[in-house]
Amino acid sequence: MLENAKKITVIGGGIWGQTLANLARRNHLTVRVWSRHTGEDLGAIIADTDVIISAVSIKGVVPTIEQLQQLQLNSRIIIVTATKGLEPITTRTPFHLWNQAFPANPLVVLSGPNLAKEINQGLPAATVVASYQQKAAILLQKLLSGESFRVYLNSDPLGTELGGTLKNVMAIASGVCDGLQLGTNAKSALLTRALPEIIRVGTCLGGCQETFFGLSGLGDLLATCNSPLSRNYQVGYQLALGLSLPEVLAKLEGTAEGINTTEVLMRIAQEKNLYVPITCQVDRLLRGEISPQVAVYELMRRDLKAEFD
Ligand SMILES: NC(=O)C1=CN([C@@H]2O[C@H](COP(=O)(O)OP(=O)(O)OC[C@H]3O[C@@H](n4cnc5c(N)ncnc54)[C@H](OP(=O)(O)O)[C@@H]3O)[C@@H](O)[C@H]2O)C=CC1
Ligand SMILES: O=C(CO)COP(=O)(O)O
Repeated sequence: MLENAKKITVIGGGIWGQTLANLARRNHLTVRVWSRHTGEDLGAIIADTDVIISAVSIKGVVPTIEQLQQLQLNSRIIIVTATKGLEPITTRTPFHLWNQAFPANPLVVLSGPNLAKEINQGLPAATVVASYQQKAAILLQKLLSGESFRVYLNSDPLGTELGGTLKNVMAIASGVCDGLQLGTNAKSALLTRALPEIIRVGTCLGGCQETFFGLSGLGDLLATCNSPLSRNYQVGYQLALGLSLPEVLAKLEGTAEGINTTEVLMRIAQEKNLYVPITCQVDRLLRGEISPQVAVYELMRRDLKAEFD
């Protein structure tokens, strides 16, 4: 099969990069993982590559782009971004940053309810590949789909990316909810109210409303807010147990993007005058300004309103 001849380079040797590499290897593709720590020559690795998958955390996106810019990337190479975060200086999403740096390359966003540890165990999962260049998304769909990994197409890369990014803030709130043992009613209320908050921000930043009801929006919200495997959920959960943020981070394996996303999102919300009550309480909690209990109290005591305002 033609797709099997494709060569893939995964940039980022964290758990998500390794997982995506494993998925491609299961389909007998030639896959190389490049990490800052291996000392390998990135230029040599990408010389004959067909696809670059960036699976670095948000703080790695700009350095990675700058490094690739020095290598004169061939414009036929498809770039896939799998990062879920907002760049702190520009407040832009990875899609914007990659698109600005490599406007001639096909660009695909990969995002969905994808807890890496479950995928590595071979448990069934689904994800979304979204692009304005449909041919590139279709190729990625073929390259990564398998018996236990189902890949859907979408033509809204921004909405797909923002769903995966914004739910990390809600996962922190959800961890608090479970850590404080607030019960099933509270959790249902939180997740249900989280979705319109995500949609308010996500549509303002250019995503399509429909996308947020799909796998990369509601799907990822449910996965991340309900699983102790989520690092963002763990941040909220451990804060609710009384640990300080530095104590939580000292114990955490890997990156919890929601911490940075909350801070960036608050700036965006202030600038664009967006109502983000859950994010606001998560932000105050992460800054150490309030306790988890006060965050809950503040959310409950807000002015009464109509459900669909
Ligand atoms: N884990 C998961 O289940 C999922 C994670 N994601 C997203 O994927 C991204 C990576 O997550 P994950 O692999 O879990 O995170 P990890 O903490 O395991 O790995 C961090 C990754 O970011 C890279 N990185 C960090 N700082 C820099 C830098 N300054 N320059 C270059 N690269 C850097 C690291 O590169 P290096 O290898 O060179 O150290 C490493 O690959 C995040 O945005 C996350 O939200 C998306 C879906 C699922
Ligand atoms: O994005 C994820 C699952 O879809 C991973 O969540 P965490 O980054 O919170 O572990």
